[in-house]
Amino acid sequence: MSTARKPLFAGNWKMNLNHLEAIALVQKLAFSLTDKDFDRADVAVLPPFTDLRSVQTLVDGDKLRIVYGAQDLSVHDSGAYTGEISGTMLAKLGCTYVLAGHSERRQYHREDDQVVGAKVQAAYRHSLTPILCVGEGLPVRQAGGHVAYAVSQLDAALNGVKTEQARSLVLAYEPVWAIGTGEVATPDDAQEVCTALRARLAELYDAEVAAAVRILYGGSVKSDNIAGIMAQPDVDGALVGGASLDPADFVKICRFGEISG
Ligand SMILES: O=C[C@H](O)COP(=O)(O)O
Repeated sequence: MSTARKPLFAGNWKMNLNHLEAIALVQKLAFSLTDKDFDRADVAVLPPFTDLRSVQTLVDGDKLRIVYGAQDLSVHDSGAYTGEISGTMLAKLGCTYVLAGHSERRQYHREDDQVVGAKVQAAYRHSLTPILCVGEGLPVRQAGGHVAYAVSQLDAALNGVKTEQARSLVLAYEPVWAIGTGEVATPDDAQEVCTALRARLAELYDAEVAAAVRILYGGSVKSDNIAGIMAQPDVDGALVGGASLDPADFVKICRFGEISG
């Protein structure tokens, strides 16, 4: 973690929790997290689409410092696209963030780099901050091609993204072999790729963008492994799946693994 960038912990709930369960979880987070915690790190939840209005009502009504976002968006802004959700709608629901390029979307919905790039553009069109996910599968890691692979995904997704847009970008390095497996990357593994991604940002844009962009790590993050990951200079937080459904563990993660706030 660098003191120049405020850490961000984003809980990707994936396809879990209905809107009533969402209210309960956000209330538990709000009850536990203090102003000191929020001064130290940004905390976001990424619920299923069906929960967003309920989360918005709670966050706005109780003036919570928790922010939220969506797990996906359409490349289109409106029209005959059955089942899709546009960035316009997400912005109206008060979303701050939206994921683009999550490996589960790339795998199950065949989202290639061109689609991911179009979703990044759609996010910016609607003043949403994209959390761009990159990361290799196990065969690529075993062959030693993981850094080049993540950088190539970054290059493809940022094609056409302007400097002033890139400044607000969030990246998430999520090695696919670590997602949902309990096989968390070592802090050195995370640092190796995150520093390479930051160096590429400096080449694509400039040193200011590279210094500003927050790069998260995701893949089996838990409260007992976050401290070592956050000790890495180019890791600025975490994109948390399973552990974000456990409010007590997610609170500990937001505190970098410390027990008390
Ligand atoms: O978006 C979150 C990542 O897919 C990590 O999920 P996980 O923490 O359950 O491994």
